[in-house]
Amino acid sequence: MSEITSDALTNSKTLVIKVGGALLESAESLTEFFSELKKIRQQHKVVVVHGGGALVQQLLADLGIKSEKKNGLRITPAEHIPYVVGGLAGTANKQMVSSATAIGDKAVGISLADGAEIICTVPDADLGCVGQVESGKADLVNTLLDAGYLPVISSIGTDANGTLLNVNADQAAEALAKILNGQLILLSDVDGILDGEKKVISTMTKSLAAQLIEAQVITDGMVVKVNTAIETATTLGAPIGILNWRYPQLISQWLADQSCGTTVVPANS
Ligand SMILES: Nc1ncnc2c1ncn2[C@@H]1O[C@H](COP(=O)(O)OP(=O)(O)O)[C@@H](O)[C@H]1O
Ligand SMILES: CC(=O)N[C@@H](CCC(=O)OP(=O)(O)O)C(=O)O
Repeated sequence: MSEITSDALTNSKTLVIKVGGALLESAESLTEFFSELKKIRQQHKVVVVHGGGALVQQLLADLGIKSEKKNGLRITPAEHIPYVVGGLAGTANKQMVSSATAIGDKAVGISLADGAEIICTVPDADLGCVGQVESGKADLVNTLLDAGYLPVISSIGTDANGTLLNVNADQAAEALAKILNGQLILLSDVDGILDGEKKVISTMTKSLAAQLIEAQVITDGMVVKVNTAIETATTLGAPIGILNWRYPQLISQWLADQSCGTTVVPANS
């Protein structure tokens, strides 16, 4: 592992790593990912937030249910919630935990709804049971970290009335990074944000993101990812890395010198 020297980690910030659900499709990649995290965890506190959009899509399709997205967010009618919760907080979460266990680490799988700490609201009724994190604290996550566990968190949340909500996993990770005042890295199935010629853009600013979204170079899930990353980088006053989960060793490289993937910088930098 390369030496981690960034300010972000030398001042002991918790590292929040979000992984896209496509990682779940490869047992080998899961093993490599958790093996790398086990090394990083010798020096630093790490929290994993995971998606599972592809798994949910497949599950709903297998059940003959059509599922659509609006602006990168899954429209989630109440009758889809049992399957979405089962897929994300169930299968995806437990697959991640068992992969960490298999390489000898100690992971605990929870969701945004655990510990009565994070309350979500519904930002857009047209999306159905889709939540956004309003506010929260992270006593449970910090308790697990202090006891040496690796929290693995699915993006299923609850509102104040106990209604289960489907939260986009990038937004869930960004909310947790803010609550923990942590360092955020988003791992996706691409090497970073790509330009019109499919080359990785090393530094992403608010104005460049707006231009590329307008030009439809950035589309689909990447729109949500980049917009929330810019907002979070600005709130945290720290850059956010977007890297490929196929190369988990890049996590340490990015932390050391930000020489790989895309670095999303705060809006005012
Ligand atoms: N300019 C872009 N650069 C990289 N990926 C992009 C871009 N525009 C759209 N995408 C899409 O965004 C996807 C990543 O977002 P998302 O599907 O939410 O992934 P994840 O599940 O890894 O969070 C990529 O697989 C790609 O298809
Ligand atoms: C509201 C919303 O869009 N929820 C997402 C949650 C999972 C997710 O974000 O997964 P990835 O990170 O793998 O894309 C969904 O149902 O697909």
